[in-house]
Amino acid sequence: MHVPTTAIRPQLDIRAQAPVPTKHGVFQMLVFHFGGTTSPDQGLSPDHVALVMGDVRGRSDVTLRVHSECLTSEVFGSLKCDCREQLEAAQAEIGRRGLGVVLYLRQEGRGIGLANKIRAYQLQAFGHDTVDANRILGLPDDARGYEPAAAMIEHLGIESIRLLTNNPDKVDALRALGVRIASRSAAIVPANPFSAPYLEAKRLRMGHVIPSLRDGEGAAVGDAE
Ligand SMILES: Nc1nc2c(ncn2[C@@H]2O[C@H](COP(=O)(O)OP(=O)(O)OP(=O)(O)O)[C@@H](O)[C@H]2O)c(=O)[nH]1
Ligand SMILES: [Zn+2]
Repeated sequence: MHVPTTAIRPQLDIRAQAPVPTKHGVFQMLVFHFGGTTSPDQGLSPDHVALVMGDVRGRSDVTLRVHSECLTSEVFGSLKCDCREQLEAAQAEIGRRGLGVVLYLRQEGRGIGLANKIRAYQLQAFGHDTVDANRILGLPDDARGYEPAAAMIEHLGIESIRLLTNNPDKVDALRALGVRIASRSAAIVPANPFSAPYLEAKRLRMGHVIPSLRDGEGAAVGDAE
């Protein structure tokens, strides 16, 4: 079926939408095109996705995850990071509540793109951490922008969100774009031997609110603020 393109604001278009059944329930999947952005390794702006469960329009405290693409873990099951399990936990929680949103942003490698992320992995294999590997490549620690997320939240008519994240910079960036964040809830994934250095670097070098490995690991998702 052809879905007409709907202009929402100057830069944002919905390209298509359909229900997608998952093991956590049926989500409405909306594909957005956001015309104003480019990523470092792609000339084109990729489409972003909103996975929506329930009637979120006009609602406050909507459980919402702003998730950044991670091909290595989400498709190939890489154990180097926590992305896949965070996504899974967010979908599971939304499924239990029957209401919530995952915004899936096509910002692979914190916005540096897949090839650069794999170059960074090569450096990490020689002992550099996630931040230093980016810097050796002459790339920013974090190249993401959250304008598409803010625009999608506005389009969905959500009043305020309960954001699932451990990243205070993500909270600040979304607030600066006008998103009302009623609360933040942790999205903690237990470490494994391959992800431990990555999680520790996020805690120590990027200010993420995650437990020190010496404190033992937390469970899945819990209220933080
Ligand atoms: N540059 C770089 N990106 C990585 C690396 N490992 C994972 N990523 C990307 O990091 C992004 C996820 O960011 P994270 O820093 O894990 O977490 P976050 O989204 O800032 O914070 P949370 O909301 O708490 O998950 C995804 O786009 C991954 O592809 C790495 O070693 N280097
Ligand atoms: Zn990842």
